[in-house]
Amino acid sequence: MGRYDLALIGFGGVNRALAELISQSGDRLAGELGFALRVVAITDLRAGSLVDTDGIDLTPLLAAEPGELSFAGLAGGSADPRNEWVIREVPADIVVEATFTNPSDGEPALSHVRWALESGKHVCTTNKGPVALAGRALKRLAAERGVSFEFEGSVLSGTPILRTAERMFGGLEITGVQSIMNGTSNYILGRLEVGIELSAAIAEAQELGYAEADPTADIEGHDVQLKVMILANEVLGADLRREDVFREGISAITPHEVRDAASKGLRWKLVGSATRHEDGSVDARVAPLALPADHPLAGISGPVNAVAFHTDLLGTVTVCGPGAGRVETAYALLSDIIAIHQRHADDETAPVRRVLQETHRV
Ligand SMILES: NC(=O)c1ccc[n+]([C@@H]2O[C@H](COP(=O)([O-])OP(=O)(O)OC[C@H]3O[C@@H](n4cnc5c(N)ncnc54)[C@H](O)[C@@H]3O)[C@@H](O)[C@H]2O)c1
Ligand SMILES: N[C@@H](CCO)C(=O)O
Repeated sequence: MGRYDLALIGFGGVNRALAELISQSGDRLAGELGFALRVVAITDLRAGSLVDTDGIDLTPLLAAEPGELSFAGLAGGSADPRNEWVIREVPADIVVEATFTNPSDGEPALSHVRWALESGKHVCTTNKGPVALAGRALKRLAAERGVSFEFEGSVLSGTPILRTAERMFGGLEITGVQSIMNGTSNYILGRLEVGIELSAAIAEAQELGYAEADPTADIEGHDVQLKVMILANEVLGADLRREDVFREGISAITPHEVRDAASKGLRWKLVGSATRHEDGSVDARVAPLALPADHPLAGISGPVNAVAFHTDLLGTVTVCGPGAGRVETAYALLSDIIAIHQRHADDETAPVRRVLQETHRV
């Protein structure tokens, strides 16, 4: 059986959940998917770096409390993350980038992705920064190097919204999108509706693993701004920059306003939208809206997200599903790895073929 060797960059909620999935369900997945997964390197700002090209034993790492994990002192371990060295030099097939999203310039994740692609490694990431701010250039670089750059989890977590649009909407003209794309703010608005204070609702979203490292990004709409850019660029053929997308978050909405709206049958939602005009230009914005009960997005609650696609032949098609969560987002990474396998399994140099050939020689 073939195998992909992974380098995990960032070992927080999402990449730990992927490691758990591999550790607990790797055999079942290998039987189903036809390839095995092995982690050969991990780097993290707090834990350091760990490399074992024969495969890292994940069990003791996953047993440790996340805040207490340190790779220093382990064989192949160091207190220093050594990101560039690990990404460029360790012989991994796929680099899995899940450090924090930086909405300003995408760093350091943008460099991580670039280093990996330059080194001829496939990349999958849940990090919105590199995709929104440099997606075109990174896709070009990936194509030049003959590798894949996959980022399904950057929008709607594990819900396959980008692949659904890319693969299932052939022949349709998509004229615009309206969406709820931030699980944290949607969860918080629901909690305000039932009388929970804003600070307590934010703490709950953090505990549940939905919030960004700095939850301001969720509350003030930066996160949705990046996601609208990704969706508009991928689905509407736009080339938006951050300054092109108007942004307003939910911080000015009071609990009283939320409850008052609910008593009138309205629900406040943080809505990201993009519209393509006849001349091909695309407008995009993020702003809170009080939606009437019959709006397709009004009933979307908690960390669930949804995108309503406006199309010429089908009218509005709404796709909804988890928009945040560690396990849900780890699934997005698995779906990216499957996509890489489907695209490259027949390449002469693909890991799966290589391992099969090596096994055959042995
Ligand atoms: N959690 C979700 O629901 C979710 C959903 C979709 C997308 N995402 C995105 O996925 C990424 C990871 O999310 P998470 O919930 O795991 O975040 P997290 O904050 O739990 O983990 C991020 C990890 O990256 C590490 N890190 C930060 N800077 C680093 C650096 N320079 N080098 C190495 N490691 C570094 C941190 O120490 C931390 O352990 C983020 O970009 C987030 O926006 C998260
Ligand atoms: N913080 C983000 C994670 C998913 O990108 C959210 O709440 O939607």
